[in-house]
Amino acid sequence: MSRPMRVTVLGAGSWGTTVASLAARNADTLIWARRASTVEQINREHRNEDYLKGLALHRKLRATTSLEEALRDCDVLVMGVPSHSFRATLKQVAPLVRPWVPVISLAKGLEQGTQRRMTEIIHEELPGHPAGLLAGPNIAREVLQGMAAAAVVAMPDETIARALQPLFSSSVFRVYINTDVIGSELGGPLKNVIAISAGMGQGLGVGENTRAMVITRGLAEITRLGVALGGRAETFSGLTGLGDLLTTCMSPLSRNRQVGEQYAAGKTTAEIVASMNMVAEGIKTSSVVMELAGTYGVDMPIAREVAAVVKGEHGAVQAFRGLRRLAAGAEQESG
Ligand SMILES: NC(=O)C1=CN([C@@H]2O[C@H](COP(=O)(O)OP(=O)(O)OC[C@H]3O[C@@H](n4cnc5c(N)ncnc54)[C@H](OP(=O)(O)O)[C@@H]3O)[C@@H](O)[C@H]2O)C=CC1
Ligand SMILES: O=C(CO)COP(=O)(O)O
Repeated sequence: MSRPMRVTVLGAGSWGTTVASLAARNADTLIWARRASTVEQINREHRNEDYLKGLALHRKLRATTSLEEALRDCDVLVMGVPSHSFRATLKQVAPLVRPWVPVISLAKGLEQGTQRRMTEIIHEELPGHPAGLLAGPNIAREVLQGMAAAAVVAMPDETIARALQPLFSSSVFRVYINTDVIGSELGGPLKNVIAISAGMGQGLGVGENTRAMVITRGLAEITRLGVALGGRAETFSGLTGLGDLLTTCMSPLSRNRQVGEQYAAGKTTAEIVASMNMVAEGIKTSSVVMELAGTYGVDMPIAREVAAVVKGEHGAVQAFRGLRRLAAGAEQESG
């Protein structure tokens, strides 16, 4: 007798839990969390109060602290842990998951030290598994509340992408597909860095014209680096590029934007990280982005200012002064 499709989500933070709740509408879905209290709350109360306060999860979603149980009958694996614990989690997964299972990353970061994208890490740690991602302008709270949104499943193989599309879709969550994995995967980490700059601007009260400049010139930087790394230019004007950049720079719910506001208030990176119970990937990603920009000879003035603020080399005010000093060339060129 055939059993229903099993989706396993690893990592029960804001986004892992939200995606698991979406998938639970369409498939048998199990989420793995490392804390027993989280698992108990999801199973008994259908909530995850630490990350999604006051919101109800799909009643069919089940949770476990056992990685063995989570992976036993897994048909599709969704990685909801942040980029800094992505490889370590996959190493634990490797002996437990069946060989052909597709792996979908939710993480919007780049690995420190190696500068790898998450799907590259999947290929290294789980060779032979189809690897892709789900990304787009998707603030978790809004998606879980049923506010309409759209995302992209990016896989190199269009047939697999089409097979995965309905697992996450609902009448208010529209899932597109894209075979440009590199371009789709770079939009998220890169927009997180630009969103820190937008947050600094917000905190400093620089005005809407300046914010529009940061977003538009930020997209130019993202596209330049993304294309240099092998992404398709048109992908960066889609949901995973411009779409995600807009939502993250504009929403007060964005953690990366909030980080920028904290810098504007004079806080240091250590103080900001210590005060947060959630991840803001842009903090760590900023230095990785500058390494890549150096290697590929790509000019990224906004990201450079963010990286300098993160490292404590100067403050938010100086970062915006730095941006004002830039010479403006032709719009399609650097700067
Ligand atoms: N939140 C959002 O709106 C969106 C987030 N993303 C991306 O999704 C990824 C996850 O973010 P998000 O869910 O928001 O993060 P949160 O900060 O909300 O939660 C992080 C989760 O990861 C778990 N975790 C961290 N390290 C480990 C580890 N070593 N082993 C097991 N579990 C671990 C945490 O567990 P514990 O609770 O035990 O600490 C927690 O459940 C990020 O890359 C983010 O950029 C993408 C789209 C939207
Ligand atoms: O990626 C996100 C929205 O698409 C979430 O952004 P933050 O991590 O800044 O909250």
